Amino acid sequence: MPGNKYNCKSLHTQKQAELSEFFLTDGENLALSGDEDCAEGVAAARAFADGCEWQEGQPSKQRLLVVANRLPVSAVRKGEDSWQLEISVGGLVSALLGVKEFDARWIGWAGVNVPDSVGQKALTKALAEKRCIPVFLDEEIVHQYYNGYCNNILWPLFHYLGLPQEDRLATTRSFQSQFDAYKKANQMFADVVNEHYEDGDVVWCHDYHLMFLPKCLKEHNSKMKVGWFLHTPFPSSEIHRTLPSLDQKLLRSVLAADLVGFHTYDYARHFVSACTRILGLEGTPEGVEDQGKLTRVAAFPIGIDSDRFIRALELPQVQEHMKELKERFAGRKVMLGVDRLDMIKGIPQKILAFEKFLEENLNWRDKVVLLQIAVPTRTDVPEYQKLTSQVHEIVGRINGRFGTLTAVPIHHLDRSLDFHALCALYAVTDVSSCYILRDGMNLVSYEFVACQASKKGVLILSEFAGAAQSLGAGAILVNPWNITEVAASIGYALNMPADEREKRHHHNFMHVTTHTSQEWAATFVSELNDTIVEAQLRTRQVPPLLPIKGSVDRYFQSNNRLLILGFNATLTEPKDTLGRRGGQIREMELKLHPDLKEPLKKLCDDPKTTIVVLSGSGRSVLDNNFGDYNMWLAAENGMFLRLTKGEWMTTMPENLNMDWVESVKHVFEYFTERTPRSHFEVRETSLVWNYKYADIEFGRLQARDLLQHLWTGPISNASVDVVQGGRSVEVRAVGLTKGAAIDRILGEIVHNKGMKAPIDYVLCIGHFLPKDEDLYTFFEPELPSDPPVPTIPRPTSVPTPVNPSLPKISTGKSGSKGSRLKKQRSLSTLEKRANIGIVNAWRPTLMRDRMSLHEGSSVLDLKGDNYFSCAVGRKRSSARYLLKSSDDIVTLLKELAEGREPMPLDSEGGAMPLNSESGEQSSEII
Ligand SMILES: O=P(O)(O)OC[C@H]1O[C@H](O[C@H]2O[C@H](CO)[C@@H](O)[C@H](O)[C@H]2O)[C@H](O)[C@@H](O)[C@@H]1O
Ligand SMILES: O=c1ccn([C@@H]2O[C@H](COP(=O)(O)OP(=O)(O)O)[C@@H](O)[C@H]2O)c(=O)[nH]1
Repeated sequence: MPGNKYNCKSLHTQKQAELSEFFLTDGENLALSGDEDCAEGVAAARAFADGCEWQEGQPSKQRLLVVANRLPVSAVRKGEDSWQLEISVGGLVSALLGVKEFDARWIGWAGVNVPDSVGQKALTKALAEKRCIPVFLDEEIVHQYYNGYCNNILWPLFHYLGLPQEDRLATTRSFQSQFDAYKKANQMFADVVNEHYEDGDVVWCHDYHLMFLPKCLKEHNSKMKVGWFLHTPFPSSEIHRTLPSLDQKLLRSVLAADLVGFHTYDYARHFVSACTRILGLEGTPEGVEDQGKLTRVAAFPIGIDSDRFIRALELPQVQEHMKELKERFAGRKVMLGVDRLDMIKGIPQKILAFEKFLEENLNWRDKVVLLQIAVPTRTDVPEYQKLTSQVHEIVGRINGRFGTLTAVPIHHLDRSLDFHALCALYAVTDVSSCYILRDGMNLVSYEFVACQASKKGVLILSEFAGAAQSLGAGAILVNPWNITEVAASIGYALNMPADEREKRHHHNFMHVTTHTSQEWAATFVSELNDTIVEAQLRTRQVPPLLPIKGSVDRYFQSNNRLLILGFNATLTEPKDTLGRRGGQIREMELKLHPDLKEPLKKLCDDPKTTIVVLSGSGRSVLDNNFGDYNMWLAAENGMFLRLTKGEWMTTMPENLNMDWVESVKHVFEYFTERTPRSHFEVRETSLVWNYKYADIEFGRLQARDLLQHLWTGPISNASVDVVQGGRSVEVRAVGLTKGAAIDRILGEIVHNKGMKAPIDYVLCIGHFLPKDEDLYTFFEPELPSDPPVPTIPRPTSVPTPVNPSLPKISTGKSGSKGSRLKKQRSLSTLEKRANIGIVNAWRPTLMRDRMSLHEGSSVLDLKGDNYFSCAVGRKRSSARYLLKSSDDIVTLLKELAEGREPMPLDSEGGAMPLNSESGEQSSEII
């Protein structure tokens, strides 16, 4: 059976005894044997199972479903329906055995293939008594998912060892087939979780084996509280992106979790950075945001159950063992390595460094011994098999070279030790050698420290182990690749004076005994609970999704509709479809979404519909994309207006002060030169520095710096607004917002069309900068007491330098037409309620004091509900509704263009209320 060979064959009677206690009394199913005198080890090993006893009479413990690839026990079949359970070994199991605060169940693979239902039933029953629930994976899945995708692809990649060459995987083991098996296995885990999940449970998924699990779980039940913790390093995004084209899916799946945890801040930072750089999402100090959904990301450094080790040292059998070891190695200093026989543990490098030390220090040759416990692991993976032979060869060579008839310098064991033997070994060690190439944390270094209260030995620790962040000050940190440096460190450690050893040990001991595995688990789960509460609060502030059906129905019930559409990220293709090489030049030009061409054409030709594309883009961009349609184009945030049949005219206030342009341009030039793939646009009324194609993190830093330059220099006294976008900085003349412009645009449209009937439907969609969201609120009725909406400031005395030749929109006698439009729109309390989504039929009396068209009727008659403002791809907005992406706009405009029959009116002649199924009141995060 392929699977873990970590400990099964090498368990001692002591471990068996722990298990017989741990797994209580099922004589039928369990075939265990062991000593009676191992109370200490037993107490520790039963920690996980203890949950059920604690439950009696204590109903308040939260249920915790721990989901990990491996159960804390591996099963060995003893008969058709009889199983022996052996405790699994590894950092993850060790740490989670310390989790006692919860009513916990563990879901995972028992490390064995059980094809028959009799065997499955018996094993399920045996495991159930230990609060373990099996996921049955067949041999082929284990081969492709565990040996293949997990241990041959993700494991080396996450530890910076690179990907294997795909042709070495053979045809049946391509990346794709292994990835498919990985997904399938994750779904199998999800199915078992779903089956056992109860409302309120916390589901804690562990490690790189289960990166798909959060998504599978949330798809099944979005209310499930899901946390995911990675026990390995998370590599730099540059490494992560080499995962062939599948990486985005993995990252996205993990992001479905509510809380994502790592051992160190560096790993968390790498993860956020991968999400920002590869997925283009927004990284914040809290985590990663994707359209309003925040996935909390944080560091939760794991610990050990230190008391368990400290107590074990007092046990007579451990003392006895220590005595034997001391006698055995009397007169020699003991160096110790305890590792799974894994490439990441750097065992060959460790042994070579020891060889170099012996080479250079003749006097130490018979005075020091290296004990290396190399626990066999993942023995079905060829790379691990190769490593075993390589290590044997080096050990043999060095022992041959430096050994004598009575002693060898290296004692190498291909097996695991039981807990008490391990504690004794840790306690008699002088120098612990943890020069791992990469390790998520490395609990062995913690365990060594816990057992060194009297000896105060030295820890040599790789700077690439997560533990270096916590034990770095007390340990001697080394680069394991630098064999010369490691050899020198061995000498330094062996010769270290007692007072220095004491100081260093004290520092580490304090850390290990205060940052325990119990505390780690409790912190993670409590953070997960808090995250859910915060997410619920945040959700309430997010506008609901646009009720498509309702908005379409009302469109067809209306006779004079106005559609105001943004361009960038509204009518263009969604950026996700550009893939992660989104920085390429060909994508720099904004292009109308191809699927929108037809519906847009139909809508433009509908005499009852007026369409305005209102964009920050310049005139030529709008000309190129919309020149063939019959619509209004409003370029540069509405500063220029054109009916596509006519000429451009400007809505700009006269004598606009643009003195600041040249000096702002200099600053933009400076930063463009120094920020690869950034660029800037000089528009007629604004300047935009854009870094959306630049390295996102560098771009953000540069933007911050650029703003400082601007504020302290060119714009310190200028009448400008600085508008920060997601990846841009725009400087524009003060007050030139889309909301201010629409006032005048609308006036022009009404005038141009000679409109007789009021506009009775407005759909306004855009991915606007916060400053331009005043467009959404423009159409919201105001309370009489509300302050007036800011309008363009009076033109200054300096004449505007731009396009003096363009025709001006006439502003009429008593101010602009727009100002007059605004004036008549006062709001009753009832209308205000309509703004927050309360269905509101038409009330003619409330429209009485609105501005008149030529014959005295109102320009806007939206009946309270016939106004749909939608922010695209935003999480928070002053729009009434949200849309996820321009794909949704395709759906919406297609429906509008189809031209179906209007929905019937209600008995009073008003529009029917919006459908509740439409999501109008729902606060679902998109
Ligand atoms: O289950 P296996 O394939 O036999 O491997 C054993 C475990 O190895 C890895 O352990 C990691 O977790 C430790 C605790 O957080 C950490 O200290 C260590 O640095 C990691 O390598 C693996 O992540 C586990 O899933 C395996 O069970
Ligand atoms: O003979 C052995 C060797 C190791 N371990 C345990 O295996 C774990 C190894 O965890 P670590 O974080 O150092 O590395 P991992 O193996 O998880 O990568 C530690 O808790 C050790 O006590 C064990 O029980 N018996």
